[in-house]
Amino acid sequence: MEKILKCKNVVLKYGTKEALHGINMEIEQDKITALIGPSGCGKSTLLKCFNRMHLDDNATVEGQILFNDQDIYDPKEDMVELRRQIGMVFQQPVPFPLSVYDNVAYGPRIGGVKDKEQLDQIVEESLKQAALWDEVKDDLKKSGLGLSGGQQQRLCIARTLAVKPQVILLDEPTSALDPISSGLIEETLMKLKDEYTIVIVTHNMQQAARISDYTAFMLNGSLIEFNSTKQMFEKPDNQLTDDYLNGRFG
Ligand SMILES: Nc1ncnc2c1ncn2[C@@H]1O[C@H](COP(=O)(O)OP(=O)(O)OP(=O)(O)O)[C@@H](O)[C@H]1O
Repeated sequence: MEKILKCKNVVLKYGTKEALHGINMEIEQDKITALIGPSGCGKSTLLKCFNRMHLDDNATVEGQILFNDQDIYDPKEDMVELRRQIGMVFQQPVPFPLSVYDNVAYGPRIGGVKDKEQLDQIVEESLKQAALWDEVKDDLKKSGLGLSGGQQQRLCIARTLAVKPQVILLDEPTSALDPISSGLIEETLMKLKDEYTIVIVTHNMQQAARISDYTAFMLNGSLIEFNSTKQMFEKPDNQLTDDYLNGRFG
Protein backbone atom coordinates (compact mmCIF):
# COMPACT_ATOMS: atom_id res chain seq x y z
CA MET A 1 0.00 0.00 0.00
CA GLU A 2 1.46 3.31 -1.15
CA LYS A 3 1.72 6.16 1.34
CA ILE A 4 1.53 9.26 -0.82
CA LEU A 5 1.84 11.85 1.98
CA LYS A 6 3.85 11.44 5.15
CA CYS A 7 4.02 13.82 8.12
CA LYS A 8 7.12 13.41 10.22
CA ASN A 9 6.98 15.18 13.54
CA VAL A 10 5.24 18.24 12.08
CA VAL A 11 5.17 21.23 14.44
CA LEU A 12 3.37 24.35 13.24
CA LYS A 13 3.52 27.68 15.04
CA TYR A 14 1.42 30.77 14.34
CA GLY A 15 3.90 33.37 15.65
CA THR A 16 4.79 31.90 19.04
CA LYS A 17 1.58 29.88 19.41
CA GLU A 18 2.07 26.20 18.67
CA ALA A 19 -0.99 24.86 16.81
CA LEU A 20 0.36 21.41 15.82
CA HIS A 21 2.52 19.57 18.34
CA GLY A 22 4.49 17.01 16.37
CA ILE A 23 2.15 15.19 14.01
CA ASN A 24 3.19 11.81 12.61
CA MET A 25 0.79 10.45 10.05
CA GLU A 26 0.76 8.67 6.69
CA ILE A 27 -1.92 9.08 4.03
CA GLU A 28 -2.62 6.17 1.76
CA GLN A 29 -2.91 6.67 -1.98
CA ASP A 30 -6.32 6.47 -3.68
CA LYS A 31 -8.24 6.38 -0.41
CA ILE A 32 -10.31 8.92 1.47
CA THR A 33 -8.89 10.09 4.79
CA ALA A 34 -11.09 12.21 7.08
CA LEU A 35 -9.70 14.64 9.67
CA ILE A 36 -12.10 15.05 12.60
CA GLY A 37 -12.01 16.69 16.02
CA PRO A 38 -13.51 19.60 17.95
CA SER A 39 -13.33 23.17 16.72
CA GLY A 40 -9.83 24.63 16.96
CA CYS A 41 -8.03 21.27 17.26
CA GLY A 42 -5.91 21.95 14.17
CA LYS A 43 -7.67 20.08 11.36
CA SER A 44 -7.57 22.93 8.83
CA THR A 45 -4.08 23.84 9.92
CA LEU A 46 -2.85 20.33 9.18
CA LEU A 47 -4.76 20.17 5.87
CA LYS A 48 -3.22 23.44 4.74
CA CYS A 49 0.28 22.11 5.51
CA PHE A 50 -0.15 19.60 2.70
CA ASN A 51 0.03 22.22 -0.01
CA ARG A 52 1.86 24.96 1.86
CA MET A 53 -1.11 27.27 2.23
CA HIS A 54 0.28 28.89 5.39
CA LEU A 55 2.53 31.41 3.70
CA ASP A 56 0.34 34.39 4.62
CA ASP A 57 -0.37 33.23 8.16
CA ASN A 58 2.90 34.20 9.89
CA ALA A 59 3.32 30.47 10.38
CA THR A 60 6.46 28.36 10.68
CA VAL A 61 6.60 24.65 10.05
CA GLU A 62 9.14 22.23 11.50
CA GLY A 63 9.50 18.55 10.78
CA GLN A 64 8.87 17.13 7.35
CA ILE A 65 5.96 16.60 5.00
CA LEU A 66 6.82 14.19 2.23
CA PHE A 67 4.79 13.96 -0.98
CA ASN A 68 5.87 10.90 -2.96
CA ASP A 69 8.92 10.92 -0.67
CA GLN A 70 9.88 14.49 -1.66
CA ASP A 71 10.03 17.11 1.10
CA ILE A 72 7.44 19.73 0.08
CA TYR A 73 9.05 22.32 2.37
CA ASP A 74 12.35 22.05 0.52
CA PRO A 75 13.07 25.65 -0.61
CA LYS A 76 13.76 24.28 -4.09
CA GLU A 77 10.23 22.86 -4.36
CA ASP A 78 8.21 24.34 -7.25
CA MET A 79 5.11 25.74 -5.50
CA VAL A 80 3.03 26.10 -8.67
CA GLU A 81 3.64 22.48 -9.58
CA LEU A 82 3.01 21.37 -5.97
CA ARG A 83 -0.39 23.07 -5.97
CA ARG A 84 -1.22 21.53 -9.33
CA GLN A 85 -0.48 18.10 -7.89
CA ILE A 86 -2.20 18.78 -4.56
CA GLY A 87 -5.41 20.71 -5.18
CA MET A 88 -7.65 22.33 -2.59
CA VAL A 89 -11.41 22.86 -2.29
CA PHE A 90 -12.68 25.22 0.41
CA GLN A 91 -15.76 25.44 2.61
CA GLN A 92 -17.31 28.29 0.66
CA PRO A 93 -17.41 27.56 -3.06
CA VAL A 94 -15.53 30.34 -4.78
CA PRO A 95 -15.97 30.16 -8.55
CA PHE A 96 -14.16 32.81 -10.58
CA PRO A 97 -16.50 35.45 -12.08
CA LEU A 98 -16.22 33.65 -15.41
CA SER A 99 -18.32 31.24 -17.42
CA VAL A 100 -18.65 27.61 -16.32
CA TYR A 101 -16.37 26.64 -19.22
CA ASP A 102 -13.72 29.25 -18.41
CA ASN A 103 -13.73 28.32 -14.72
CA VAL A 104 -12.74 24.76 -15.58
CA ALA A 105 -10.41 25.70 -18.46
CA TYR A 106 -8.59 28.29 -16.32
CA GLY A 107 -5.95 25.98 -14.81
CA PRO A 108 -5.18 24.03 -18.02
CA ARG A 109 -4.85 27.35 -19.94
CA ILE A 110 -2.39 28.67 -17.36
CA GLY A 111 -0.57 25.37 -17.72
CA GLY A 112 -0.16 26.06 -21.44
CA VAL A 113 -3.02 24.12 -23.05
CA LYS A 114 -4.21 26.22 -26.01
CA ASP A 115 -5.81 23.72 -28.35
CA LYS A 116 -9.59 24.28 -28.33
CA GLU A 117 -10.45 20.63 -28.85
CA GLN A 118 -8.16 19.53 -26.03
CA LEU A 119 -9.64 22.18 -23.71
CA ASP A 120 -13.18 21.10 -24.64
CA GLN A 121 -12.27 17.55 -23.75
CA ILE A 122 -10.72 18.49 -20.40
CA VAL A 123 -13.74 20.66 -19.50
CA GLU A 124 -16.21 17.91 -20.36
CA GLU A 125 -14.27 15.18 -18.58
CA SER A 126 -13.75 17.28 -15.43
CA LEU A 127 -17.40 18.31 -15.25
CA LYS A 128 -18.45 14.69 -15.71
CA GLN A 129 -16.11 13.54 -12.94
CA ALA A 130 -17.55 16.22 -10.67
CA ALA A 131 -21.10 15.05 -11.53
CA LEU A 132 -22.06 18.47 -12.91
CA TRP A 133 -21.93 17.90 -16.69
CA ASP A 134 -25.58 16.96 -17.18
CA GLU A 135 -26.76 20.08 -15.39
CA VAL A 136 -24.57 22.56 -17.28
CA LYS A 137 -23.74 21.01 -20.65
CA ASP A 138 -26.34 23.04 -22.55
CA ASP A 139 -25.08 26.36 -21.26
CA LEU A 140 -21.36 26.29 -20.62
CA LYS A 141 -21.20 30.05 -21.26
CA LYS A 142 -23.39 30.76 -18.22
CA SER A 143 -21.59 32.49 -15.36
CA GLY A 144 -20.29 30.15 -12.65
CA LEU A 145 -21.68 32.62 -10.12
CA GLY A 146 -25.20 31.93 -11.44
CA LEU A 147 -25.14 28.31 -10.27
CA SER A 148 -26.63 27.07 -7.00
CA GLY A 149 -24.31 26.64 -3.99
CA GLY A 150 -24.07 22.88 -4.48
CA GLN A 151 -23.42 23.29 -8.21
CA GLN A 152 -20.77 25.93 -7.47
CA GLN A 153 -19.00 23.50 -5.13
CA ARG A 154 -19.02 20.79 -7.82
CA LEU A 155 -17.70 23.41 -10.27
CA CYS A 156 -14.84 24.08 -7.84
CA ILE A 157 -14.16 20.34 -7.70
CA ALA A 158 -14.20 20.20 -11.54
CA ARG A 159 -11.78 23.14 -11.64
CA THR A 160 -9.43 21.29 -9.30
CA LEU A 161 -9.69 18.07 -11.34
CA ALA A 162 -8.97 19.88 -14.63
CA VAL A 163 -5.26 20.19 -13.82
CA LYS A 164 -5.02 16.47 -13.06
CA PRO A 165 -3.87 16.52 -9.43
CA GLN A 166 -2.83 13.44 -7.48
CA VAL A 167 -4.31 14.62 -4.18
CA ILE A 168 -7.45 16.65 -3.44
CA LEU A 169 -7.71 18.43 -0.09
CA LEU A 170 -11.19 19.50 0.99
CA ASP A 171 -11.89 21.75 3.97
CA GLU A 172 -15.49 21.15 5.12
CA PRO A 173 -16.72 21.18 1.51
CA THR A 174 -20.36 20.47 2.35
CA SER A 175 -20.92 22.46 5.53
CA ALA A 176 -22.48 25.36 3.61
CA LEU A 177 -24.74 23.06 1.55
CA ASP A 178 -28.18 21.48 1.90
CA PRO A 179 -28.37 17.70 2.53
CA ILE A 180 -29.16 16.82 -1.11
CA SER A 181 -26.22 18.79 -2.47
CA SER A 182 -24.01 17.35 0.30
CA GLY A 183 -25.08 13.85 -0.69
CA LEU A 184 -24.14 14.52 -4.31
CA ILE A 185 -20.70 15.75 -3.29
CA GLU A 186 -20.21 12.66 -1.10
CA GLU A 187 -21.14 10.37 -4.01
CA THR A 188 -18.76 12.28 -6.26
CA LEU A 189 -15.89 11.93 -3.80
CA MET A 190 -16.47 8.20 -3.43
CA LYS A 191 -16.20 7.77 -7.20
CA LEU A 192 -13.12 9.96 -7.41
CA LYS A 193 -11.13 7.91 -4.94
CA ASP A 194 -10.43 5.27 -7.61
CA GLU A 195 -8.06 7.78 -9.17
CA TYR A 196 -7.31 10.39 -6.54
CA THR A 197 -6.15 10.55 -2.96
CA ILE A 198 -8.64 12.58 -0.94
CA VAL A 199 -8.13 14.24 2.44
CA ILE A 200 -11.25 15.87 3.89
CA VAL A 201 -11.81 17.95 7.01
CA THR A 202 -15.32 17.45 8.30
CA HIS A 203 -17.36 18.34 11.36
CA ASN A 204 -19.92 15.81 10.32
CA MET A 205 -19.05 12.48 11.89
CA GLN A 206 -21.68 10.59 9.92
CA GLN A 207 -20.07 11.95 6.79
CA ALA A 208 -16.63 10.74 7.90
CA ALA A 209 -18.11 7.32 8.70
CA ARG A 210 -19.95 7.13 5.37
CA ILE A 211 -17.24 8.11 2.94
CA SER A 212 -13.77 7.72 4.43
CA ASP A 213 -11.46 4.70 4.53
CA TYR A 214 -9.27 6.16 7.27
CA THR A 215 -9.98 8.68 10.00
CA ALA A 216 -7.62 10.87 11.99
CA PHE A 217 -8.94 12.20 15.29
CA MET A 218 -7.22 15.37 16.51
CA LEU A 219 -7.43 17.17 19.83
CA ASN A 220 -5.69 20.40 20.91
CA GLY A 221 -3.12 20.22 18.11
CA SER A 222 -2.22 16.57 18.61
CA LEU A 223 -3.14 13.48 16.65
CA ILE A 224 -4.89 11.21 19.14
CA GLU A 225 -5.78 8.31 16.89
CA PHE A 226 -5.35 7.34 13.25
CA ASN A 227 -7.24 4.24 12.26
CA SER A 228 -9.37 2.59 9.64
CA THR A 229 -12.73 4.33 9.74
CA LYS A 230 -14.50 1.06 10.48
CA GLN A 231 -12.31 0.37 13.47
CA MET A 232 -12.43 3.94 14.72
CA PHE A 233 -16.21 4.11 14.69
CA GLU A 234 -16.81 0.58 15.97
CA LYS A 235 -14.05 0.10 18.49
CA PRO A 236 -11.56 2.97 18.76
CA ASP A 237 -8.19 2.24 20.34
CA ASN A 238 -8.12 5.42 22.42
CA GLN A 239 -10.56 6.31 25.21
CA LEU A 240 -10.50 9.98 24.16
CA THR A 241 -11.68 9.01 20.66
CA ASP A 242 -14.47 6.96 22.16
CA ASP A 243 -15.50 9.87 24.39
CA TYR A 244 -15.53 12.30 21.47
CA LEU A 245 -17.43 10.00 19.11
CA ASN A 246 -20.01 9.38 21.80
CA GLY A 247 -20.54 13.08 22.43
CA ARG A 248 -18.93 13.13 25.87
CA PHE A 249 -17.07 16.34 24.89
CA GLY A 250 -16.55 18.69 21.92
N1 LIG B 1 -3.97 32.26 10.65
C1 LIG B 1 -3.92 31.98 11.94
N2 LIG B 1 -3.22 32.76 12.79
C2 LIG B 1 -3.16 32.48 14.12
N3 LIG B 1 -3.77 31.42 14.71
C3 LIG B 1 -4.48 30.61 13.92
C4 LIG B 1 -4.61 30.84 12.50
N4 LIG B 1 -5.39 29.87 11.98
C5 LIG B 1 -5.74 29.07 13.01
N5 LIG B 1 -5.21 29.51 14.17
C6 LIG B 1 -5.34 28.87 15.49
O1 LIG B 1 -4.82 27.56 15.40
C7 LIG B 1 -5.64 26.62 16.10
C8 LIG B 1 -6.13 25.54 15.15
O2 LIG B 1 -7.02 26.15 14.21
P1 LIG B 1 -7.66 25.34 13.01
O3 LIG B 1 -8.44 26.32 12.19
O4 LIG B 1 -6.64 24.55 12.33
O5 LIG B 1 -8.65 24.36 13.76
P2 LIG B 1 -9.83 23.48 13.20
O6 LIG B 1 -9.76 22.18 13.92
O7 LIG B 1 -9.77 23.43 11.72
O8 LIG B 1 -11.09 24.31 13.68
P3 LIG B 1 -12.55 24.48 13.03
O9 LIG B 1 -13.14 23.12 13.10
O10 LIG B 1 -13.22 25.44 13.96
O11 LIG B 1 -12.36 25.00 11.64
C9 LIG B 1 -6.76 27.43 16.74
O12 LIG B 1 -6.39 27.74 18.05
C10 LIG B 1 -6.81 28.69 15.89
O13 LIG B 1 -7.25 29.79 16.64
